[in-house]
Amino acid sequence: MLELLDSCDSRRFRATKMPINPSFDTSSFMAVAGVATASPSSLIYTRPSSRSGGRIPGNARRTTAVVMAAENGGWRTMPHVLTVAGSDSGAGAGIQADIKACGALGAYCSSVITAVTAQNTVGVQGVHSVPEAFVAKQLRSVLSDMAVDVVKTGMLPSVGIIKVLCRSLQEFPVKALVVDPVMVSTSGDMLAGPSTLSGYRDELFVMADIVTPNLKEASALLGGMSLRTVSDMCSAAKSIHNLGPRNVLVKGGHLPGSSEATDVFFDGENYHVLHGSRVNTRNTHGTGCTLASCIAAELAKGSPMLQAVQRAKTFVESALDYSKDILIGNGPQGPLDHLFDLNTHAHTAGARSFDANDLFLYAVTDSGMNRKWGRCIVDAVKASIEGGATIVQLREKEAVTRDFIEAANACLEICRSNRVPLLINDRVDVALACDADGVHVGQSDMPARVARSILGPQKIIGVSCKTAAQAEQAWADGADYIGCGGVFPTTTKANNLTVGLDGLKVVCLASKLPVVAIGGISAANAGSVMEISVPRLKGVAVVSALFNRECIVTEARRLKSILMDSSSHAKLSV
Ligand SMILES: Cc1ncc(COP(=O)(O)OP(=O)(O)O)c(N)n1
Ligand SMILES: Cc1nc(C(=O)O)sc1CCOP(=O)(O)O
Ligand SMILES: [Mg+2]
Repeated sequence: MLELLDSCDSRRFRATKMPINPSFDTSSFMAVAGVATASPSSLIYTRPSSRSGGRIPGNARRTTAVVMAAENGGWRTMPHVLTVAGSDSGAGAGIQADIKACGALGAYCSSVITAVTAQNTVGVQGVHSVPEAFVAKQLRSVLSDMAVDVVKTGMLPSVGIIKVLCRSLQEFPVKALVVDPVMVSTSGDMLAGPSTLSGYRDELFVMADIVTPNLKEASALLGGMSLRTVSDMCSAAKSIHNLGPRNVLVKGGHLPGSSEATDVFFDGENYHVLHGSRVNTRNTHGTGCTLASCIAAELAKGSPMLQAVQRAKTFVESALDYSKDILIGNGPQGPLDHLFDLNTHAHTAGARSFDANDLFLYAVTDSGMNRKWGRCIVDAVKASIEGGATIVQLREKEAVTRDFIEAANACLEICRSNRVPLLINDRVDVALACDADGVHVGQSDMPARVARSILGPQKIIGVSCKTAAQAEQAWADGADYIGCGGVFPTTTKANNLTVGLDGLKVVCLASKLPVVAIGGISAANAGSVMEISVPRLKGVAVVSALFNRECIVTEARRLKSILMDSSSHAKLSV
């Protein structure tokens, strides 16, 4: 039964569901999910009375709210973040930033509003707190109905509201709690009274998985401690960690004299100093809310904490960068561009997020070999895909930029129509120019962290690694996979160090990212590679075994069948 609300049309709830396929039959979806149309502009929400036709699997609570109907009558759930924060009428920060940031990273974001602010690019003109009882009511509405993965907090204007939130979280536990201890807006206006400090310190921090203060907030939480250096930030992170949260991120965006955006992450044992570029833009309003929301979205998607923080930092850097030429409002601080990825067509047809299983048979082209066999690159790529290649990398060491882009555009057409991702070796500029699916970079190429900030979160980034330390760095830099080699000696890449099957094993065991093996791999030894049977090893990358052969299709088929046989023997974790 629906609970009546105090002062509004309480019986009308809009259902938070949508078909993902434009051709999906909305009326049958609503019937299955228990939604009846009341009027053209509103829906009366009722719970589904039965799992009609077995089409609503799993937890009925989840099916009613955040589950979306997928093609073929199936269902998919979405990572779900609940933001408990204030509304920003200018939409740069607060609830509005949180919803945009989570949406951009593929998480559903529900919202409990703690305060309504009158705010713009000049500053905060007024704050109207929502009564505690009504915050409690909103929390119950969301948490009792929807399967929330992560709660993220922003502006909590009173200690009473903090207590209400803690009680709700005790009643409805979630997987993770991200606390952004918002006290002062970017314009310098106070957003929470001094009593909230004790609320954070005594009630909320002990429940938090991560707390993300900026320098001013960290200082306020620690009784005015002066924070001027990275070493001060480490001490602050430790002191805040002593207040109860499992992890602390002290954001040094405003560190005096720093030309970088350096943050300190402390997990109770280790400090990680996270470097980022400082983006020169007026549009920084909402940076803190966005960062915390991105961390929450990544946690909801299943990322481990430090990786969530790294990805969030990368996203914020890109959003700041893309905002540089945007003019909204007349004040000193405009909003960042959360939706840059939509605007830069990263979601246009063919763009895709990374699937580690695509590394299974990885074809890497070579212009010298194509010349030798009298083939153009497009025919070579086409043949490798026909034979079963699951991902293609254009490794054109000699091509001039213009020819490289032209070849990449032609190969992209083939790859897109076969749903095979196409990556570019070394050249981030070429990848950008043709909107390829990503890049592969080595230890002396552009650092993956920089490539990620240029390409954004959706593109695939692979990094060559020969050691466990390089694999760790690739992960921290936001890469998607690593290429490990040379597994065997090769003549394709000059002066390449051979790490052997043992070296491959060490890297795979240390890596948090999926791994593709490379170097001297052919039909004669591919089986022995897959049979080392270590987690994370997802496939082999080959150059000469495909492109230095008379028939690429035949060789690709042969390799694929060997890989399939050996990986089923080795029971690869997929
Ligand atoms: C899948 C894959 N793994 C490793 C490499 C090698 O990259 P790098 O070390 O940058 O060397 P070059 O290929 O640029 O010579 C790769 N290309 N692909
Ligand atoms: C491009 C490349 N990278 C390597 C690495 O060890 O990182 S080995 C290599 C060449 C692989 O060519 P082939 O399959 O012909 O041996
Ligand atoms: Mg390279």
